[in-house]
Amino acid sequence: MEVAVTNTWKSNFASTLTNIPKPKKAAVRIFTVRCSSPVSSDGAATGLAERPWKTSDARLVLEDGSIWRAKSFGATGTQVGEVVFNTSLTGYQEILTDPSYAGQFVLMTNPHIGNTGVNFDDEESRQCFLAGLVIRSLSISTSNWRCTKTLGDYLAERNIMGIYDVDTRAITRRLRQDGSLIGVLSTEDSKTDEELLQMSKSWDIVGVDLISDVSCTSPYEWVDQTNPEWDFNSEGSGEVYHVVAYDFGIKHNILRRLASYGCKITVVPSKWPALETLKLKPDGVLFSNGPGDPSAVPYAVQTVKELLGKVPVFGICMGHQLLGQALGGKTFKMKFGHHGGNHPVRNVRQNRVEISAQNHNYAVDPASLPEGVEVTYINLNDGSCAGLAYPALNIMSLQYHPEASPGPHDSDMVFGEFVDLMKQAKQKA
Ligand SMILES: NC(=O)CC[C@H](N)C(=O)O
Repeated sequence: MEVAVTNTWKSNFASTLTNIPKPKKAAVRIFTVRCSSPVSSDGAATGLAERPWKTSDARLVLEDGSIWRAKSFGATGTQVGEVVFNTSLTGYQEILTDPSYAGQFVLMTNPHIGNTGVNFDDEESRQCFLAGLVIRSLSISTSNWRCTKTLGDYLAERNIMGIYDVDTRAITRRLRQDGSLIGVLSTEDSKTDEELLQMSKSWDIVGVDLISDVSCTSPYEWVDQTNPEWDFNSEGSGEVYHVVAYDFGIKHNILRRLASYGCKITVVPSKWPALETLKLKPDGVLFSNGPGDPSAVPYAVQTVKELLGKVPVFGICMGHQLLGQALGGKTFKMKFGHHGGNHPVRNVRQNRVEISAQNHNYAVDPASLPEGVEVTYINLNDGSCAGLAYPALNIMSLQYHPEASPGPHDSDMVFGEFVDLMKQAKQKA
């Protein structure tokens, strides 16, 4: 089979690379011509000048047969995953440590990444679960008062592959047109393009339980609140409400926000039985975000079902999708999902627009939900369901990330609404 080769080099980015001479204008022109020619891989047939540096040492091979040559940083090896693009301008460390990205390559559409390095405070989980990072330009300098390490060193230590000097705009346009694609990232010369293509074609993210790999294995208490210096919203309710949080791949900032709103939190693993949760006598249960296909985790849907109506519940992202299924609704895979910190949503109850942080490839089909379930938020980019409520059973959920990290804080007050839901249910009991 014929494999298309995509040249990703753009001469005007040469100045952002380390330890290489800036090409002269004439050399760039020749190089561009040479690279667009399918004639030769070593340049001999064209008779054109050799480049004085190596232009690529990694390949991203997509299932559609396109090959994207790039430079590697972080770990080396070969890795398969689904490629999604994220439109956030900042917050790459939070994105790297969001467990919902397990099984995915995150392509950042913002072209300049790595300039603030990484720090101790911006971790959203205990490790990086994503398949790899795809960026246009890796910052050659790292500067921030909180910085403890460069992005490259951080990824290498965590065994995560990254590539740069790749045309992220072209890949994004392809994903927008054709939908999310499976890809294989490799730094191994011994693997042929055809082998990598076959790998990408024989792997799928649909139907795979990715939650089991990212969830904690035993329950624990969470106490950390948002650093008061950065907290802007929570007043606390005066009373302490006990929340059991199901860890399907939970982001730390969900826990910090709940703690800042005055909750005592017990985090439990994804397979923690509903009965054991009820024994803890919680005032509320949170179903967290998490990676992959909600239809691949029927055990989690069953747990949600067993808790509905017994205790107020709040679902975030994967938790929202599991709630949708537990209520009898259907979830479906979107074309390329929503990943970024700039998604407008309409808060239907308050009739206002909030800018939200999103990261999901699946969505709940609101038409499949039973009577009495309200759509509380709508994504204004595509009209998809961004939040649900079922007041009769004290259920609320959001398809997106009110805890931000990274992203805007417009929807932060939903943590207060969850506290109110617990308060009202307690008063009625
Ligand atoms: N952030 C999340 O919880 C993601 C939910 C789910 N994995 C999806 O992609 O739709």
